[in-house]
Amino acid sequence: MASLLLRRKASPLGLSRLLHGITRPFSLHLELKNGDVISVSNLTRQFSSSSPKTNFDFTTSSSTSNSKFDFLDLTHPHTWYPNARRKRRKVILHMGPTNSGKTHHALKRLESSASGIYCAPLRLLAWEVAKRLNKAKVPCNLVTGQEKEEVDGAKHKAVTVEMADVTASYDCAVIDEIQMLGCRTRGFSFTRALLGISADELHLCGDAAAVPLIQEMLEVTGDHVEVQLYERLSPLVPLKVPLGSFNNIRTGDCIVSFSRKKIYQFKKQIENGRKHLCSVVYGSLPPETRTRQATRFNDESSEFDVLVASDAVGMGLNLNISRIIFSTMIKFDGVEERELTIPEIKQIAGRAGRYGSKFPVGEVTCMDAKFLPLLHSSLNAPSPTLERAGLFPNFDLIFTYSRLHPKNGLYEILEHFVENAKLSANYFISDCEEMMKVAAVIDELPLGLHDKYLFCISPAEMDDEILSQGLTQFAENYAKKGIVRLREIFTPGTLQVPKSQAALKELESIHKVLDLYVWLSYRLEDSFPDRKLASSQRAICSLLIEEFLERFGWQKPRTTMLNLQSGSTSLLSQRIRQYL
Ligand SMILES: Nc1ncnc2c1ncn2[C@@H]1O[C@H](COP(=O)(O)OP(=O)(O)OP(=O)(O)O)[C@@H](O)[C@H]1O
Ligand SMILES: [Mg+2]
Repeated sequence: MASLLLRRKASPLGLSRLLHGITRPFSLHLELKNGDVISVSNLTRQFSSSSPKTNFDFTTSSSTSNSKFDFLDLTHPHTWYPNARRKRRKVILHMGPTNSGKTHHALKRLESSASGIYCAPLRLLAWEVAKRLNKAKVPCNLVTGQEKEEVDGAKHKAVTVEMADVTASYDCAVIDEIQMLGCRTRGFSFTRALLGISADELHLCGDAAAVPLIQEMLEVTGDHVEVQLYERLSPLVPLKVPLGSFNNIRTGDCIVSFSRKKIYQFKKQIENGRKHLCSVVYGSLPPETRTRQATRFNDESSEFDVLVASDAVGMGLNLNISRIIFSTMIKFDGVEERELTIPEIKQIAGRAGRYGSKFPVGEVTCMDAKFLPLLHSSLNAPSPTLERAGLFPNFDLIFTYSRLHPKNGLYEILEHFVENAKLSANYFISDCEEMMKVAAVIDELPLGLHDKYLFCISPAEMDDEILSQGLTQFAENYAKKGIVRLREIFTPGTLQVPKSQAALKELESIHKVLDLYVWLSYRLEDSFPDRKLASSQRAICSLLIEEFLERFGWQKPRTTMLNLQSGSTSLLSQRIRQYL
């Protein structure tokens, strides 16, 4: 590996995109088993690199101070958010299929409000909405885990749902793709936003399958709930015949595959026919690369008129797709090979024929006839009702619990919560397996609980060996010296256009390591001082990845070692110079 100087192999671990609001100083309002509320107030934490120093001031609102707290009792999550509970919120559910104008209507309301927040499931959507509001002359900040762009006079912000602020108060708030409440790993962030955002009006956009659950969750909050149902704005036609062969591909088609290898194989096969060029979109591509690939596909004057994509295409990008073609209906979901679910099929298929695009009617089919029955039956079936929403204890609960069990590491604390938390019927405890994989590594280091927790909720995919090593080294250097210089593990100027699929994958991982550095720099500013360098190198990574994508196909990829000092005049070098 050219540019990451990694010292040792870390254990194979997985993805974590979990985030809770962390407030300091903070107060807790804990409900005792007997129903009394205990206020634990004026708690302050002074964070140092080694251990959090904490002052407690426990005060009880009744004479029951001898009662034993049950920190594992998560049956009243709505009480965790006193700001939101001070309001009787007007909650409007915009529910319907894809491409029915749900987000559009919610955003119209947001634009006309004096202050507001838009919560997106993905960075791409947060970017798009910030752009839309600013264009409409509504100054709007952008806040995601990895970027903060402030606009003068902004009273609005577009955020990724994990960054939703539950301490501020807004006139209007929007949570998009609210059915993600049911997501095994990220559902709890949607629950937190739903229960915790303090807004006069709260707009929820998503699949109607989430309506009964949301109504039940909000019964205890006293909010006023109303439901608006939407119909698709343009028709979606399931075809009776499969595509059969790539010879039948035409402009505006999007081939869906769930394997990265297949995506590149299909791109090559289609481009070898000499009629079409393909843009590609899949999850591990940098988000800015995904956006640029989508823009090129949408651009009528571009030669790239076909899209080859994974299910990353199902959400967050505005695409001019005429026809969706499922290359398969089987997907490996990290645990097993399984058929796509009804909501997944609908979400992906629904991307064809976007309202207002050049294709007023969407079509959908499969590569192989054997999948047509599943496609047709799924599109006709209602999505199964969502039964439960994700929930996870926030840092304050974990922290307070840890004071009672000082010998336990974060791994043991998390494990204990997962195994013993008490939940009401509408909730499930979020899958924190990936967080625990990080905790297993981080617990070995002399770090305070808050620092450990931060590493655990960082965007680390511990199954990605390079990223897992990057995270481990950042944490080790931070524990040892309290300051992490990027150059200790990364040599700027050594990045190059990948020669092979393997090199491309490696560059994608390096991009994620740099992204992780930027993420940490927003939370531990003094200890990760090289944000600017990390951001510019990250931008170079995505440009090099795009260069690979341009060359891949019927042109054989050439290799260019970027010599940025020698005054190379290539277009790529010129674009890269912008970041230096
Ligand atoms: N009333 C309208 N006037 C103009 N454009 C509209 C209107 N309603 C929707 N659109 C446009 O149609 C497209 C689809 O709308 P929108 O994104 O709101 O759908 P959605 O139901 O949120 O879809 P998804 O479930 O895929 O997120 C968008 O490009 C949007 O700007
Ligand atoms: Mg939408």
